[in-house]
Amino acid sequence: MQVKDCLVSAPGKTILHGEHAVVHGKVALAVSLNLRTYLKLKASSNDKVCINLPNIDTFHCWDLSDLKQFIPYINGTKDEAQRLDAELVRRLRDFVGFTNGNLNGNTACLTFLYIYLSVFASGELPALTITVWSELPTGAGLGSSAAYSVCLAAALLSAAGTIPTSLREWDQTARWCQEDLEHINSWAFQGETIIHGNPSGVDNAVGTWGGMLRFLAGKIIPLSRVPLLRILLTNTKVPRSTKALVARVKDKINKFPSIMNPVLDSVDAISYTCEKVLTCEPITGEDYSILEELIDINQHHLNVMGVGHPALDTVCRVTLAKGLHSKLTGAGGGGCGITLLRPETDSSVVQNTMQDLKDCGFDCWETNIGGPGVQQHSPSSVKEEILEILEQY
Ligand SMILES: Nc1ncnc2c1ncn2[C@@H]1O[C@H](COP(=O)(O)OP(=O)(O)O)[C@@H](O)[C@H]1O
Ligand SMILES: C[C@@](O)(CCOP(=O)(O)O)CC(=O)O
Ligand SMILES: [Mg+2]
Repeated sequence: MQVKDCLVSAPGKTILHGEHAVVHGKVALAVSLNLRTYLKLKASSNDKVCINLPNIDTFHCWDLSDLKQFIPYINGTKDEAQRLDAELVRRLRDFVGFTNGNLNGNTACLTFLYIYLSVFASGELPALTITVWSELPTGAGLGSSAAYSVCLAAALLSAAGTIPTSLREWDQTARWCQEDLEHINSWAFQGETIIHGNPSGVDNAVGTWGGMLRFLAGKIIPLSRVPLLRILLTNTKVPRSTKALVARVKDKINKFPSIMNPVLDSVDAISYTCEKVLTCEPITGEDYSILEELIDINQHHLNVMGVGHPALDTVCRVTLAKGLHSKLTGAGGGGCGITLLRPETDSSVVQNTMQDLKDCGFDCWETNIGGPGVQQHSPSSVKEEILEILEQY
């Protein structure tokens, strides 16, 4: 079976409020970034399935004949993503071999193989090569796992013919219809389940639809009438794993339910209050003071949940010295923080703050938020340096 080549991308995200609480049924407000993950899928004629993941230094090829052994273990119709098939995951985990210390790479391979086998299970397995390159730091709270899963789902469903490859010759980019996006999102959620253990689904929803959205128990509400926020992103470069942090919070809730549940309720109220402020135009200086206070309160709550880190405390302290308010974003435990800038914040204040953060050894940049969700690309619509990386393999 020969598949059609394709090129897709999906954005990363930042969570304004509600990380962790969203896993336990509370509201989260999240917005897509202008940093994207790109995936190129190419048909091959060598009876091999290959994956190139240069961001995490992971490169693998499998023989089609070895992969065919899993087909009998794939249950039911795979047109629709159902609950994660734990037995298939277990078998694939043994096959990938989690003993060589490359946990990130192994998890990424497992996620790819699971979606690949599932979407092609009812037909013939095709030989193909997938290459992924991301502008996002991996494992830093900006939803790189979701952008990866969304790209995998979009490209593999396209290659399987489950969703159309509707890019016409003269198009630069194209998006899918709502129904196809829902399909992509549900497979991306399976990918996130392999990577995160127990994801809320907010990250893959942003990767799929883009823009700003409110997420509550699987329900996605786009927030289109919100002002463009100026946000500084700081990567402390402290490595951490979302899976471990989500599990840590769950343990704490189980251990101290009467102490932790009010904290989650308070985070929920913060998200509601933030949404109310953001959707009441125009936003005044007083509103910005409220937004700043909400950031401070939530950061304390996240510390109470046990997902803070001294490096994140440093981000908060350094920015507050310039009158700016910060919180961690994503799973915490290291990774990235966000700092809210007011529309009138002087560029010299921004530059000085960024320099202070860089002097601490952090990466720091002012970001553009609200990038489009998952897209198909013609090669000419992808930045040359990214295309060059993808074409190397
Ligand atoms: N560009 C990429 N290439 C390969 N795998 C990736 C890429 N981006 C993310 N991943 C997968 O996602 C994992 C990181 O996910 P996670 O801990 O949730 O952090 P993040 O906050 O970036 O989503 C990596 O270990 C890897 O398995
Ligand atoms: C902590 C959490 O709320 C967000 C995790 O985001 P990230 O993987 O750190 O980018 C988990 C989730 O919602 O699935
Ligand atoms: Mg993640």
